[in-house]
Amino acid sequence: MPVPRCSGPCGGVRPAALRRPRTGGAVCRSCFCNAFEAEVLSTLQTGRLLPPGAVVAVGASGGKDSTVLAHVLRALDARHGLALDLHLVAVDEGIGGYRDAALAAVRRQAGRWRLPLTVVAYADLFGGWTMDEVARRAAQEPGRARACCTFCGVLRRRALEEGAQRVGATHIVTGHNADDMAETVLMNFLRGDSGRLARGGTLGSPGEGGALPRCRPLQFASQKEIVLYAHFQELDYFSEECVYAPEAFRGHVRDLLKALEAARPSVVLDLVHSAERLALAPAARPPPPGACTRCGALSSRSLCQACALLDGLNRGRPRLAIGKGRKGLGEEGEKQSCTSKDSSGGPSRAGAIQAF
Ligand SMILES: Nc1ncnc2c1ncn2[C@@H]1O[C@H](COP(=O)(O)OP(=O)(O)OP(=O)(O)O)[C@@H](O)[C@H]1O
Repeated sequence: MPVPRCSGPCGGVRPAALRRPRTGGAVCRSCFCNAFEAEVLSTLQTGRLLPPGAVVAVGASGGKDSTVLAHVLRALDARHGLALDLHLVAVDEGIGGYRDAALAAVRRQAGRWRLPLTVVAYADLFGGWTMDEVARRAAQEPGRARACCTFCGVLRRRALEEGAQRVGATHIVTGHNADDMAETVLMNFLRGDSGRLARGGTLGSPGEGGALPRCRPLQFASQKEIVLYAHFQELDYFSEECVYAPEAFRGHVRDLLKALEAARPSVVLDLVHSAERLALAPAARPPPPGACTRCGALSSRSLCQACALLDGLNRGRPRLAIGKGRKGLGEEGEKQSCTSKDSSGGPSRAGAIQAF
C-alpha cells in the first residue's frame, strides 16, 4: 500500500509518518509534533495555568509523561516566550530496583536540558520510612499489600510539595495524561467517591491553605500520543513498571477502560470531559477543610492523610491509617504512581507506534 502524503499544515510536502490516534488523520512527524505542542499550549492558555514569570517545579519521575511534559514546556517556553523558570523535582520513594534507575534517567535529562534538579527522599522527609519498608510493614497486615499505592501516593504528594517549596516554586506541574484522568474518574465512580469525582475534573488545584497550585498540562493528551511524541523526539526515558504496581486496583480499571476503548475509541476523552462538567449537589458538599493539627496542611480531618498514614506506621498499626471508615483514603486517591508503563496497547515505545 503506498504511504499517504501528510494531511497536516505542511500541505502534503512530506509523506505521512503516522495516523494520529486522536483525529485519525495521516500526518508527518513534524506536523504531529507541532500539533501536539500546540494542544498543550492551548491547555495552558485556556486554563491560565502558568503565568509569565512562574517558577515551575516539574514533578520528574523519569517516565514518559513527565519527560514529555518537561520537553514540551521547554520548547513552548523558548518559542513563545512564556518566561517560565523550570526546575525538575524528583521524589525518591526508596523502591529498590525501580526508582534508582528512574532517577538516573531524570539526572540525564537535567544534564541534557540544563535544568536544575532537586531530589527529595521519603527516608529523609518521613523519619526513615522508605516505600520498601512501608510495603514490608503493610504485607504483615492481611489484605493490606495492595494498599502500597495509597501510602506511596499520599506521601509523594507531600514530598513533591516539599521539594517544590525548597526550590522556591510558585507552581507544580505533573505529567498526568488523559488515560490517567479517565482511570481516576472511573475509579471514583466505582468507589462511589462523589467528592473526588466532582473535584477530579479540574485542570489542577488552585493552591489553597499554603499549598502550591498544581496543574496537569497533559490532561487532554492520550497516552498513545505521548508515546508517539517521545518516540519522534527521541526522548530518553525510563519505562519499567513499578514493582508494587501489580497489586493496584487501578490495573483492573485500566483493563476495563481498554475494553471500552475498543468499542468506543473516544471513551477516554469523553470521561475526562464528563468529569469537568460534574458538580456536587449542595447537600453533598463536604464541610470546608481546615488545617492538619500536626503539619498545618489543608485537611478535612484533624490529621491530614500523610500525617495519619505516618502516625499509623509509627505506631506499628498501618491498618489504622488505611482501614475502612477513613473515607478519602481509598486506594490511590488521585492518579498516583504504580502504573503499568506504556499501557497504550502494546509494548513500550516504538511498539505502540502506528507508523506507516
Ligand atoms: N517519583 C516522582 N518524582 C516526581 N514526580 C513524580 C514521581 N512519580 C510521579 N510523579 C509525577 O506524577 C505524574 C504521574 O505519575 P505516575 O507514575 O502516576 O504516572 P505515569 O503515567 O507513569 O507518569 P510518568 O510516565 O511521568 O512516570 C508523573 O508524570 C510525574 O509528574
